[in-house]
Amino acid sequence: MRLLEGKTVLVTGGSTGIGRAAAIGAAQHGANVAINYASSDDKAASCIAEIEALGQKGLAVKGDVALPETASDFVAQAVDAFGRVDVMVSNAGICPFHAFLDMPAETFERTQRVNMHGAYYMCQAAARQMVAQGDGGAIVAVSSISALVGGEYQTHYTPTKAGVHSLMQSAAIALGRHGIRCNSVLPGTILTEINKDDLADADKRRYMESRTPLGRLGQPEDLIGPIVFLASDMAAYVTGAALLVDGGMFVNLQ
Ligand SMILES: NC(=O)C1=CN([C@@H]2O[C@H](COP(=O)(O)OP(=O)(O)OC[C@H]3O[C@@H](n4cnc5c(N)ncnc54)[C@H](O)[C@@H]3O)[C@@H](O)[C@H]2O)C=CC1
Ligand SMILES: C[C@H](O)[C@@H]1OC(=O)[C@H](O)[C@@H]1O
Repeated sequence: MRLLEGKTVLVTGGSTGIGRAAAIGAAQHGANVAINYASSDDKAASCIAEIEALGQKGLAVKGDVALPETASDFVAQAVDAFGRVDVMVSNAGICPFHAFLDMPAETFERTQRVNMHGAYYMCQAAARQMVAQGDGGAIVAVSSISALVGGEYQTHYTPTKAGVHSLMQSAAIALGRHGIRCNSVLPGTILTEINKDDLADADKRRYMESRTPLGRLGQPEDLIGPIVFLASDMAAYVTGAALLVDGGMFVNLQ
């Protein structure tokens, strides 16, 4: 069953990792897909090629999500290309691991701006378009298990993920009257560029695997089902929800 047939789906940070999987997953489910991307034209082009090979339309728009104008530009270009916006997947994020006591102010501030401000501006720009269209929509934010638990080298990062989770809860209230649903996914440890260096430490990787009841770390494709479901009409009565996608890591205390 194709759950997003005929819809227009926007994905931030869509050229790699979870965002790329979400973009391609949306195309597999019948959507036309616009991706925002930060830097690599080649990776963005190869993602669009995969979307088009599935018979869907694709659009790549470069821009730094930390800037408010990137969000309005992304939405405007998607509307120019596809006529409307049905779904925003707010996914772009960074996690430059660093100790708390000597955290450089610029690392802290950049992490806030990309992860938190970026999500805010993107969700707001998409919501404005959906309200103008007048027939609802869906926003899915990629938060994290880190919204619920801490990380020694993530004191700048985990508050942004808690913030994104909270943003979806408040936006669900603000936008419910417009038929716009707002939910988040909370991935556990997923093997992507963001943690490649961290998990190059074999002991750390084994430890994270051992914390996961399903016995393996996640792949970006593990997020396709949860994101597509929340974006789709199957989730028509789901808003303000947060869905852990972590192989059971969060509940595994002892
Ligand atoms: N990999 C993991 O274990 C987990 C990841 N997440 C979240 O998933 C999201 C995606 O990350 P991953 O796919 O894991 O890693 P990734 O590094 O492959 O993806 C992040 C994407 O965001 C883009 N990006 C970064 N800064 C940007 C900016 N200023 N403007 C536009 N795009 C920007 C990157 O270019 C990249 O495509 C992030 O928000 C991350 O916090 C959440 C929980 C776990
Ligand atoms: C980047 C980390 O490996 C990853 O990011 C998250 O949000 C997860 O909690 C992991 O710590």
